[in-house]
Amino acid sequence: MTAARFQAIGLAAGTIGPIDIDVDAGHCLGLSAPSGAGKTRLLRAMADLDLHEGDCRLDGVSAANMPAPEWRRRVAFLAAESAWWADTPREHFDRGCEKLLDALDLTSALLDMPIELLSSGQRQRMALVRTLAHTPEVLLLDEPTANLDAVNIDRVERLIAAYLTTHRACCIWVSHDRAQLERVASSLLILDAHGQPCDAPCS
Ligand SMILES: Nc1ncnc2c1ncn2[C@@H]1O[C@H](COP(=O)(O)OP(=O)(O)OP(=O)(O)O)[C@@H](O)[C@H]1O
Repeated sequence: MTAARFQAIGLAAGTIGPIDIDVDAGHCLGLSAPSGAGKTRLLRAMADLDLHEGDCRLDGVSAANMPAPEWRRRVAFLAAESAWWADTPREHFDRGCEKLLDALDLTSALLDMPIELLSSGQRQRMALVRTLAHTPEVLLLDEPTANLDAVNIDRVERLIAAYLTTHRACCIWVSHDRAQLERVASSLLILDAHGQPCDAPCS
């Protein structure tokens, strides 16, 4: 079992931010802002995928003091539109993922389908399975249910909640759906259209 506390201190990507966040093990921070405000850029900065200012820490250890591949394995970014390197999902897994597939109502036959034949919702759920199969300590989720119907949204929300509890992991969940963030997150960070934190809820 892992147990992770994630902090971002003075995190900025260009003119977006700076923001400070502190998410304890087992918790989820909801992040909401208008389209184009910079949510994806901030998540990518947290995963150390793009140039940024400020510091991120995992259990007090700065990203600067950890090899980048290790940081990115432990602090996993799930993109809104998943990228795949091989022809089929199965080639992206080095361990069993049946329980995760079951939890998201995906059949194991889908593992051998060409990626481009999966529906957008199947691809989005398969990308989440791929992320969780590597047991990261921090989940950076960029609109993880954007392509899903209500039943599958519920499945994803339940799976993430169970994962956070079981692994004592933490999560930052980006969504435009404020009602969803109220369900899944224990705290909220709202940004304005310029990527600056709002004290009061802003649209
Ligand atoms: N690497 C980059 N360098 C400079 N600007 C960028 C870069 N990537 C994205 N942008 C710009 O930064 C702004 C924020 O983009 P971002 O994708 O983070 O928005 P978002 O809040 O996630 O939006 P949405 O809700 O529509 O997905 C956009 O104007 C985008 O064009």
